[in-house]
Formats: sequence, structure tokens, C-alpha cells
Amino acid sequence: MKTIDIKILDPRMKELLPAYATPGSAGLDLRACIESPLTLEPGQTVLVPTGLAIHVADPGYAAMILPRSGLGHKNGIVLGNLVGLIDSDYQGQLMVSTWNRGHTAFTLQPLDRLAQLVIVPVLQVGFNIVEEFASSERGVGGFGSTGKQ
Ligand SMILES: O=c1ccn([C@H]2C[C@H](O)[C@@H](COP(=O)(O)OP(=O)(O)OP(=O)(O)O)O2)c(=O)[nH]1
Ligand SMILES: [Mg+2]
Repeated sequence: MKTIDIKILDPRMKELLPAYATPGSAGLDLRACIESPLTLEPGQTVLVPTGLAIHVADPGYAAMILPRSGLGHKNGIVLGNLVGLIDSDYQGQLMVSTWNRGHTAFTLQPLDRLAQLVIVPVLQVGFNIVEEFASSERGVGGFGSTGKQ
């Protein structure tokens, strides 16, 4: 298994390092490293610290912060940026932009699992400027051009 350098910025996280819940898990849960309960009013967005920093280091990988499905579906707690992209050279604290998109207030308790981190491969590309593309079956069609059924 590939390893990534991690810094524990909040000592409470020492015993709560992100771990895969099952052998097949893709996501590592991130926790709300807050000092006291935090109530998010409907529509409110707060940047929540995780108490952790990672350095992916290899530009062939990135980390993504995604919502937890239960919190998102049942409680309306999703991400203010929809998806968080962690660059391989980022060394600061992992922060979760936490958005209550629901209609009722939601209280986050200290160290609650809030979002999840997924490590993904990345291909960095260069650009080759052209006047015309080689033809393709789709061409410029998009946004429903293939119909519904
Ligand atoms: O949910 C997130 C999204 C980003 N980041 C950190 C890691 C990422 O590498 C850095 C920059 O993110 P991004 O490039 O998405 O933000 P930006 O608004 O373009 O800022 P910058 O000008 O710093 O690139 O912020 C987080 O901690 N959490
Ligand atoms: Mg950026």
C-alpha cells in the first residue's frame, strides 16, 4: 500500500487517524476538529479544521474531499465547494467547507466524522494547439444531444 506523509496538528487526532473502515473502502473519514459543538444554521457554510495535514508529494496523485452520503442525504450537510481538491504539493491543514444546504439547523459535535478523503490518480498534461480536431462520433454534441432513452 502506498503511504503518504501526515502531520497531526491536533493531539486529539493521534488516536483517531483516518483509516479505511473496510478492506474495500475508498474513503478515509475526516473529523471535525472543533473545540465545542458547532451549529450550522440552514444555508450557513463554515470552514471546519480537521486537525491533520497531508503531503501527497507525488504529482501523479491528488486527494479529494467528498461528502459523507448519510450526512448529505439525511441532514443536508455537504461541501460548500461541492468537492475539495487537495493538490499534491499542499502542506496546510485539511479544511472542510461545510455547508448546511438543508432547512433545519444541524449541530456538529467535536470529532464527529464529517467528510471523506479519497486519494486519486492524476494525469498532468501539456497542450498541443491545433486548428481542427481529428473527427469524432460525438463532435460538438453535448448537454443531452444523445436523447433520454
Ligand atoms: O476543500 C478543500 C479544498 C482545498 N483545500 C486546500 C488544499 C488545496 O490544495 C488548496 C487550494 O485549493 P484550490 O486550488 O481548490 O483553491 P483555490 O481557491 O484555487 O486556492 P489557491 O489559489 O490556493 O489554489 O486548498 C482544502 O484544504 N480543502
Ligand atoms: Mg487553486
